[in-house]
Amino acid sequence: MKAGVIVFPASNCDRDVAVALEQSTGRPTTMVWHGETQLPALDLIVVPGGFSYGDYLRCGAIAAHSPIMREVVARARAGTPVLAICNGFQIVQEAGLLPGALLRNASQRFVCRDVHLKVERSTAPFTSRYNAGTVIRIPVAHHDGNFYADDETLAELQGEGRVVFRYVTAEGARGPAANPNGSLDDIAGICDPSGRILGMMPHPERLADAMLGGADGRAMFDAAVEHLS
Ligand SMILES: NC(=O)CC[C@H](N)C(=O)O
Repeated sequence: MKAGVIVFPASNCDRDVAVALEQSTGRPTTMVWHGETQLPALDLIVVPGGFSYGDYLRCGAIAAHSPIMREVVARARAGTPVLAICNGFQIVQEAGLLPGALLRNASQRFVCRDVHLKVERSTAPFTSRYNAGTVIRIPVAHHDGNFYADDETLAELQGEGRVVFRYVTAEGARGPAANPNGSLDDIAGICDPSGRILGMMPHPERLADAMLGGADGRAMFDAAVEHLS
């Protein structure tokens, strides 16, 4: 199973996610510069976190128009799984692969801390190693993570079971104390109708090894390997 990570100017989670992928795949991760126009053969594409193009204009807005994103969109539409984390989520939204928008955090502040997520959807390729309803601990680090969608889009996401993660307390309760950014319906991650394109604000690669202080994120990479091998 061959995984690739797209690297933009000012990506800063590309190497972390490459390490997490290598831990699960047992193979080197292919790094692809945003200026490339061709993607090599890949079973999985990760659009990583960071501050692409200095977050100018709007987080992810410029990166979404990078040459490589035409290829990423085409592969995603052809069925290659895409995991989009934090700035990656913002980028794939701007590229039209996932609906909604990520607005400035309600607090107007950068939020960097561990949060708890309830796994709402536990299907392949990314969440099949969790039981639905499980609460996991994963860090967030962003200033624009406040998920918003219009009423129709929100109803569609809810009705089609496309809310993958919601912010909760460690005990699994919802409410303002558990939601770090004001996201609508406590949404932390969503997917496309097939489940193969997953966007999330929290960073599973940052807690993917006990040496990092927790390994709740690892199951996402292991699940992808299991599904795609
Ligand atoms: N860690 C990240 O990917 C941050 C994303 C974006 N720069 C923000 O702050 O919202």
